[in-house]
Amino acid sequence: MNIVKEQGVCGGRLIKLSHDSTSTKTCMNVNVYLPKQYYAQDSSRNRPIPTVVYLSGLTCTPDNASEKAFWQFQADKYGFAMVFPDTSPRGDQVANDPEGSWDFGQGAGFYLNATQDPYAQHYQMYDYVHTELPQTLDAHFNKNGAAKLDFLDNVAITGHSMGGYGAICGYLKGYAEKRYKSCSAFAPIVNPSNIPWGQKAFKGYLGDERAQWQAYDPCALIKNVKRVGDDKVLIHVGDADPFLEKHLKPELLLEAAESTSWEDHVQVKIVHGFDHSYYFVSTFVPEHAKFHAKNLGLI
Ligand SMILES: N[C@@H](CCC(=O)N[C@@H](CSC=O)C(=O)NCC(=O)O)C(=O)O
Repeated sequence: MNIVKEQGVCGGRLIKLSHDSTSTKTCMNVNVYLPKQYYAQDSSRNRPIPTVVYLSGLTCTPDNASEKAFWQFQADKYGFAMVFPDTSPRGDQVANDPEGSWDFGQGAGFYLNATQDPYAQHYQMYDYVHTELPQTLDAHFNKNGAAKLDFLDNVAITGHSMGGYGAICGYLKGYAEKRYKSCSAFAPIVNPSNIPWGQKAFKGYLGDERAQWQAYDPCALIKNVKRVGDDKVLIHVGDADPFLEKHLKPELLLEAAESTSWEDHVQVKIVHGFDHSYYFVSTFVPEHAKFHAKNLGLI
């Protein structure tokens, strides 16, 4: 991994990194926030700092949330690190949207492993985000002796819009192996098979066969994943979100959860007067941070 830049922010540092990915076969950018606890000379801390992974939405790079979500204050408050991955492979060799739109292709990888040409060669974002990136970060940050940062075991996941979808999908797909301790989402796409953004993406990346889409659709996954203990998924959506009725439709996840072990364990909070922007995301980051801090054993 190459450190591109280090940026002082709040009580810690934002490390901007790039690395060659074996999953996407491209150079990938990622931002990591190390909280103030990472830099404290406190030898009494007896376990590594847990991580919260934030998956961004359509058109984003690792910088959008790093600059506008204000996670860093919360990371310092509770003592977790943040990982902000990119939203797709990028570069001249990477296939893009033939229509030239922003809702598919570069900046819009949907956090899945594409099976269709010409996307399959580079769009392997599921493997990248959930397996390769955490292992690469562990190898980079923990190479000098005892692990100070936990990218592999004590990890939570969250995200916004397409990234909220990616978080819920990754959480449910990795649930049996306890990949993530908790999951939350801001204005997520919840049923990509049945909304225009998702149908375009799934058709392009996974092909026309709708049966193949089920493996990446939270509304299908939730029916087949058995909840354990008191696990909950926390979701906020603004009632002034311009994408609410056409692309987000959070009620579909509640309907899918009915009569499953997740009934009453998917909490959708519709918040009045908020849109889809980072004004909305940053307003509710403190509530999501507290939710994850509890599940990561920090409070
Ligand atoms: N560029 C588009 C707007 C795209 C947009 O709203 N992207 C959202 C995520 S939408 C779902 O995944 C986003 O997070 N944008 C980045 C930001 O910093 O706000 C247009 O021009 O309309």
